[in-house]
Amino acid sequence: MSKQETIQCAVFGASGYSGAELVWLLHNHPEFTLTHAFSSSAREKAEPISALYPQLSGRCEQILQPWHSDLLPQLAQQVRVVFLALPHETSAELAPQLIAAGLVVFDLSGAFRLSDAHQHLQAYGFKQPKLEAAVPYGLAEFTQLRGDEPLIAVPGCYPTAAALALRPISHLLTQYSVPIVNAVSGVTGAGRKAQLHTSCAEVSLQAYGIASHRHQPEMAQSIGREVLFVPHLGNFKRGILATIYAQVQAGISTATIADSLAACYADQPLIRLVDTPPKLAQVVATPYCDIYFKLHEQQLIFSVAIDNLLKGAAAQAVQLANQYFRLPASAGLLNLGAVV
Ligand SMILES: NC(=O)C1=CN([C@@H]2O[C@H](COP(=O)(O)OP(=O)(O)OC[C@H]3O[C@@H](n4cnc5c(N)ncnc54)[C@H](OP(=O)(O)O)[C@@H]3O)[C@@H](O)[C@H]2O)C=CC1
Ligand SMILES: CC(=O)N[C@@H](CCC(=O)OP(=O)(O)O)C(=O)O
Repeated sequence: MSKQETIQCAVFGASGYSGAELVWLLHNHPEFTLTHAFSSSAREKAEPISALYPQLSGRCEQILQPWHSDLLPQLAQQVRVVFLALPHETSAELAPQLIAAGLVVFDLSGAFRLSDAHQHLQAYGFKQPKLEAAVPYGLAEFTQLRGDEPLIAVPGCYPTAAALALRPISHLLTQYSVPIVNAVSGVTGAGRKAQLHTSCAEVSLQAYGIASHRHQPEMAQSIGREVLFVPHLGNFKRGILATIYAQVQAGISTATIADSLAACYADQPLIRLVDTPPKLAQVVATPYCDIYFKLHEQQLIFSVAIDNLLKGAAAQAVQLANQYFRLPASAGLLNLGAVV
C-alpha cells in the first residue's frame, strides 16, 4: 500500500494521555495516516503536540487544532476513521454527529460500553444516546468486527485486564463463583488534568470505589457473571496489575486451565501467558497483556499486567482498527515505546 492509499484518520482529545499515545501510534502506523489531531484547549495558533510532550520533538510534530462543528463536512471528506479520547459525556455528544457524517468511530470513553441503558445511567450519571445499531464492545481478542460498524466501544482499562484473564476459563468456574478483582493502577489512569488526589506526590497506595466503580458492571457484562471489583491507586505513572480470585469446579486441574488459556490465545500475538507473576515493568510502554495463574485447591488466582494507556486504551483501539481493516492484530503496535 503506498502512502496515498493509507487510511486517513483523526484523534480527538489528542492533548490528553490516551490521545497522545494514539497520536504516536498512528503517526508511526504503516497503514494509517493521521491527518488531524484535535484538542479543546488548542489555540487558533497552530501548536505541535511536541509543545506539550517535548519527548516527541523531532519525532512527531503533529499540529493540535481546536474543534468546531463547522469543520465536520470537511473532516468527513478527508478522513475515514476517528478515535475519541475524550471525557465520556463529550464522546456521547460527538460520536452520533461523526457517525451521521459517515465516519467510523473508535470511542475510548465509557459512553457506549454498557448495553443496558439503566446501568449506564447509574454508572455514568447521564443518559446514553440511542443509536440505530447496537454498538460492539471491542475486547479485541473476543470481538469479530465485520468492517461496516459505524461505532466501536473500546473497553475500559481495568475491565480489559480482568476479562482477558477470566473469559477463557469462565465456563470452568462454579455456578455461583463471583470472581474478586483487586487491581492497582498508576496515576495516568486518572488522565492528564491535574487533581490533588491523583497527583503522584499525594498518592499513597489506597483502595477507592470499592464495589461501586463504574468498571464493575462493565466487567460483569464482559465476563458474563457478577464480579467484585476493588480498584487501587498507586504512586507510579502507568500500568495496571490485577490480582483475581475465582472458584473453579471440583476436579478442574492446572492443566485444564492452562489448556483453555493456550487454546484461546494461540493466535493472539498481544497476549503472553507467562510462567512467573508479571512485573509492571515488562508491559509498560508495550501493547501486551501478560497473564499468570496458579490453582490452589479450588481457588484460581490470576496475576495480570497491562499498560493502562496502551492495551488498556490506545493500543487496544488501534488493534481494533487493524481488525476492522483486516490488518494483522499487532500492525503498528510493536517496538514503538510510549509517550507519557
Ligand atoms: N487514562 C487511562 O488509563 C484510560 C482512559 N480511558 C478513557 O479515554 C478517555 C480519555 O482519557 P485520558 O486520556 O485519561 O484523559 P485526559 O484527561 O488525559 O485527556 C482528555 C482529553 O479530552 C479533552 N477534553 C476535555 N474536556 C473536553 C471537552 N469538554 N471537549 C472536548 N475535549 C475535551 C482534553 O483536551 P484539552 O486538555 O486540550 O482541553 C484532553 O485532550 C476518557 O474517556 C477515559 O475514560 C480509557 C482507558 C484508559
Ligand atoms: C486510576 C484511575 O483513576 N483510573 C480511572 C479508570 C481509567 C479510565 O480512564 O477509565 P475508563 O477505562 O472507564 O475510560 C478511574 O478509576 O476512574
